[in-house]
Amino acid sequence: MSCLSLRAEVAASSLLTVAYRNPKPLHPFPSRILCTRSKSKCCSQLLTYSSSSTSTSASTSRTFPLNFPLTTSRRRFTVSATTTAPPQSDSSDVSTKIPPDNRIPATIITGFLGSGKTTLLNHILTAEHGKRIAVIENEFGEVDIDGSLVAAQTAGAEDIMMLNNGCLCCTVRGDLVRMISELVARKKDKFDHIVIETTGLANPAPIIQTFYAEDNVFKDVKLDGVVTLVDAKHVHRHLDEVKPDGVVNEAVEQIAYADRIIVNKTDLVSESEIGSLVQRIRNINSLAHLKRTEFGKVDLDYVLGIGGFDLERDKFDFCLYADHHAHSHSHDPGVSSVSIVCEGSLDLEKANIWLGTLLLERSDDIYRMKGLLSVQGMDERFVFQGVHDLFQGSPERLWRPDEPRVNKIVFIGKNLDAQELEKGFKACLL
Ligand SMILES: Nc1nc2c(ncn2[C@@H]2O[C@H](COP(=O)(O)OP(=O)(O)OP(=O)(O)O)[C@@H](O)[C@H]2O)c(=O)[nH]1
Repeated sequence: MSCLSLRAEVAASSLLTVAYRNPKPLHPFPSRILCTRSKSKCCSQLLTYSSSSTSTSASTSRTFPLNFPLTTSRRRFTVSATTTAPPQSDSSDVSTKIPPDNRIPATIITGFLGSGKTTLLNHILTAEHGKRIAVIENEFGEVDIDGSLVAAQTAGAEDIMMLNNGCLCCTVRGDLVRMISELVARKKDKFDHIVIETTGLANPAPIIQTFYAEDNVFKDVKLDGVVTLVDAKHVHRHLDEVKPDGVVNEAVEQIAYADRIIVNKTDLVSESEIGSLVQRIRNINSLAHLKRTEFGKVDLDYVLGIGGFDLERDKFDFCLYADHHAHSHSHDPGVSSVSIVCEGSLDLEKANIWLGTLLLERSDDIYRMKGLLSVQGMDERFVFQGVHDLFQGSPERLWRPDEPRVNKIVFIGKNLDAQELEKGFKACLL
């Protein structure tokens, strides 16, 4: 078996490392809330390990935060291959190293107020898909209007739970954790998928991080993807809204964190308006798939079972919807995508230092990243993805003999300097 070991050598200035299949569950560091990371320079949090837990059905690589003193640490992106690689075959059909993840998938449906989240949810719940879905609805206020709308229309939901006393991304995050834990404890065998509808004003980041930071959630539930509804008629005014310093523009954030974007209400705008909106969305997020719809009518496999956070082979989804040069030209409150595509192989040590330093200095601003790398001396493609300072990486399938070794990375975040990122990355090439 080929394997990579990922170790966080905290004391010894090593940081970013990648593990694969540790025979024991690893819990050397306490899991912590990640999104509220202090800006203080005394400590930072990071990274990831992989484990094959014997105590749960989950057998998966885990993104994991670490604490380490900044003053004595540098981060390193270390991949050490103890390889007794599988017999090389010229076919690409080499077994994936990442074990299947059998945890219950959860989908976050987000989008600004009135964009069509409940309409999509009803579409999901009333469609024929054979899945048993548990729904968690988050609404402001005491009256669960959306909840009754959904409940009235559907026989498809196993369970609809309401979170009415605040917004998931802030005050009721603890409730979300409790709710998911309860759902799993009481009804694990009664549903196959959890769908969470956020309020229209939610920032998805803390909700995403809940799935990694909370052990009670992480062990049974995995984040499948973030689906963002965009109101084709009204979204520009929300995207344009200038917020006070330090306050996020939720409409922009919801697009930035999406794995799937649904440009909804296309019946209310012209073709050219849709075209320019799509361009604007692409500038914010060049990673997400995008579809145009009326009344949220999409195929269900577009929104469920998408593996947006998976590194597993056949699920790792890495399409670029931007041209292949580093650029960043979004006008939306400093949030944009930068894509880097270039041939060659990376010096691991340099890449490690570059990426580690970048995350150390800029992880607050780097919302999402995904990459597929060609590393010198490694026969497999190395894939990774991250959300702020959470980072998860693993070797994937073998490079095919006739396949150009092309590196691809996309960053989505705030105030990204495309030229600087490209320069830094290219300096790691041999
Ligand atoms: N014309 C038009 N109306 C739509 C479309 N999709 C949804 N609507 C309507 O838009 C309104 C808002 O839709 P919802 O699904 O409730 O939107 P939401 O995002 O859940 O709204 P909040 O929960 O308030 O954030 C409803 O009256 C829907 O019927 C569409 O594609 N075209």
